[in-house]
Parts: sequence; C-alpha cells; structure tokens
Amino acid sequence: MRRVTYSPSYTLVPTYECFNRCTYCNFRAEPGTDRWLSLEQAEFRLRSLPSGSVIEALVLSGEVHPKSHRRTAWFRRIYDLCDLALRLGFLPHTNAGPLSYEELAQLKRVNASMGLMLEQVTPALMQTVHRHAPSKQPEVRLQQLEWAGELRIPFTTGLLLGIGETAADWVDTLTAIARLHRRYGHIQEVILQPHSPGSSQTEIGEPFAPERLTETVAIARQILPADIALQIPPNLVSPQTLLDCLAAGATDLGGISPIDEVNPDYAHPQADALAAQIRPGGWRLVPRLPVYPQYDDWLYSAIRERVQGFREWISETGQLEPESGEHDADR
Ligand SMILES: O=c1nc2n(C[C@H](O)[C@H](O)[C@H](O)CO)c3cc(O)ccc3cc-2c(=O)[nH]1
Ligand SMILES: C[C@H]1O[C@@H](n2cnc3c(N)ncnc32)[C@H](O)[C@@H]1O
Ligand code: MET
Ligand code: SF4
Repeated sequence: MRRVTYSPSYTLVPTYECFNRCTYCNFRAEPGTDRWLSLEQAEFRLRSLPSGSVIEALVLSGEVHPKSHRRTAWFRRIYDLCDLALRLGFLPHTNAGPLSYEELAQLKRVNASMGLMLEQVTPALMQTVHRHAPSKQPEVRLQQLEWAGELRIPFTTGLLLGIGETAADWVDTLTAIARLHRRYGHIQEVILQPHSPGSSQTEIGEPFAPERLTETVAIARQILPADIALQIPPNLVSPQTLLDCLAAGATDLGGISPIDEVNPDYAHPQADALAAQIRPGGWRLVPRLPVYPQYDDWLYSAIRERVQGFREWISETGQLEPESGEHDADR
C-alpha cells in the first residue's frame, strides 16, 4: 500500500491578537484584548496529553507589529514556548507570520522546522482580502522564504486557494516556490489550503470549490520539484476529494491536532478515522515528524538528537507509543 503521512500534533497559540485583518480570518483577536498564553498554562496542557500521542508542538500565532514596543515581549514568549515544548520532549514547528532575519535565526535554535504561507504572490489581493494586512505583502513573504533558505531552516509554505486569485496566479505562486527551492533546497512541503469560511470571519467569502482542488494538486505536482511534499488538510475537504487529491499527487495530510485553531469550525478527524477513510484508495496512513528526514543534518545538535530518537521509535514500533510510555526527555 502506498504511504500517506501526517504529523501527530498539538497546537499552542501564544496569542490570537493580530495587527493584520485578513478578511477570511477566523482566528484573530483585536490587539490588546487577548491574554497571551503563559508558560505555566502551556506546560499544563502539554503534560496533560496522553503520553506518546503527540510529536509536534505547532506554535501558531497572531502577529504583533514589527515596530510595536510589545514586539520583543511577544517574540520572547514564542521563543520560550518553543524551548519549553522541546524540553518536554516535543518537536516545535513555529508559524508566527513574517519574522526579522535575527528572529528567524533565534527560533532556528528551538524549532525542528518553521513555516509561513506565501498565500498568493499576486499584488491584487492587497486591494481586497489583504487590504488591512500589511504582512501579506508578497515581497515580505518571499523575503521570509529567502531568509529561511539562507539560514537553512527546513520550511513549510503554501497557497491559500479561493481568495480571489486566478488559476494563472497559482502558477505564479508555485513557480516562485519552485525557484526558491531550486536555489536553497529548504522547502520541505507545500500546503494547498482551500479557503473555508468560518463563523467569525469579517467578510463571508465563498469556499474554494472542492472539484478544483484536484486540478490544483496536479498543477502543483507539475511545477514543484519532486522532493517537496504536497499537503492537503483533510478536515477542509470531502472524503472523495481527499482520495482524488491523493491520486493526483498529494502526499501528506499535515498536522492533526485536537482542534484546528485556524479553522475551528472544521473538526480534525482522528488518525484512526482518517486511516480508514483513505484505505479504500490503497493508502496507508503513517505518522511523520515535523521535519522531513533529508533535513536532519541542518538541525542544531540538541534538536537533531531528539529527532533521531523519534525516528528510531517510529521505525521500531511502526506506531506512536514509546515503549517506556515516558514522554519527558529531561530525564
Ligand atoms: O491544524 C492546522 N495546521 C496548520 N499548519 C501545521 C502543519 O500542517 C504542520 O505544522 C506542518 O506540516 C509540520 O509538520 C500550518 C503550518 C504552516 O507552517 C503553515 C500553515 C499551516 C496551517 C495550518 C492549519 O490551518 N491548521
Ligand atoms: C495559517 C494559515 O491559515 C490560512 N487561513 C487563514 N484563514 C483561513 C480560512 N478561513 N480558511 C482556510 N485557511 C485559512 C492562511 O493561509 C494562513 O497563512
Ligand atoms: N498570522 C500568521 C499568518 O497569517 C499565522 C496564523 S494565521 C491564522 O501567516
Ligand atoms: S490570517 Fe494570520 S495574519 Fe491574517 S489576520 Fe489571521 S492571524 Fe492575522
């Protein structure tokens, strides 16, 4: 049976507050109105997870303006949350919007991989869905991908589909990702994320037409180098569309967490249910780490050792539970 991967994950949200206002967002809170996640709360939540059930700590955040006086404290909290997750035996993956070169370099110390969606490179969206979202400027996001390449950070990016772009725009965005990967070799996966309206977005947009996703997968597979994984979020598509996307070249189902914080109206299926859902297509669902194996030697040694421990565990047991049942790497 052919393999399809997913990452057993748990999402930590340092803050929902965000200075951008993407019209499709169901995540953001107004700056100043949201309490930040404390390290104590985060530790409690991570320690409450059934042992051996989760590998990735996805640190997903709203953004504080780069020039705000609160930026340093915000960044510090993100760094500390990653450091905590690592100490508790998880592998962090951070997506906190565009970061400065120095911030990226710092977070590399405490992350197995990082990510930022390119969304779409057409500047036209800065007049529509992104008109109040300066951090969605294509140049800013392209710059971030370039810096991640220079810093040798295994990186996840992707396209948000159905936000007013054309099919020609998909080609431009995918071509930009392919070009960056040919230069730096750091793009581990590309997410094809269908815009999915939720109950708290500021403008109700149309959902991305599911029939078109298969077409997008085929185009992405043609444009992207073969070593880049293609990720489809299984909670945002129908079971049939998911099978069609796998047949068209999708290889991964992303992080599966108790709650999809970005799209809280769409429950993540449990891994068992997902495995059963794709089995009729001849697909076997297997867990993966947030960093793909070809990047292990880019990691700082403390993270690399942790990663290699997880790899041995998955290959020995073929499943997730560690033999000791212990998930605390401190000891
Ligand atoms: O549960 C989710 N995980 C999301 N993830 C998590 C992602 O699936 C995994 O963290 C990576 O595949 C690494 O394992 C993102 C990660 C990124 O770097 C960029 C965007 C996303 C978007 C989502 C999302 O909408 N929902
Ligand atoms: C973290 C990523 O989640 C995506 N994102 C934000 N809002 C939505 C939505 N309503 N539907 C689907 N994806 C969304 C964006 O692509 C962002 O970069
Ligand atoms: N704010 C970040 C971005 O849009 C990540 C979270 S989006 C819900 O890139
Ligand atoms: S999608 Fe990200 S950048 Fe846009 S408003 Fe939501 S949290 Fe902020």
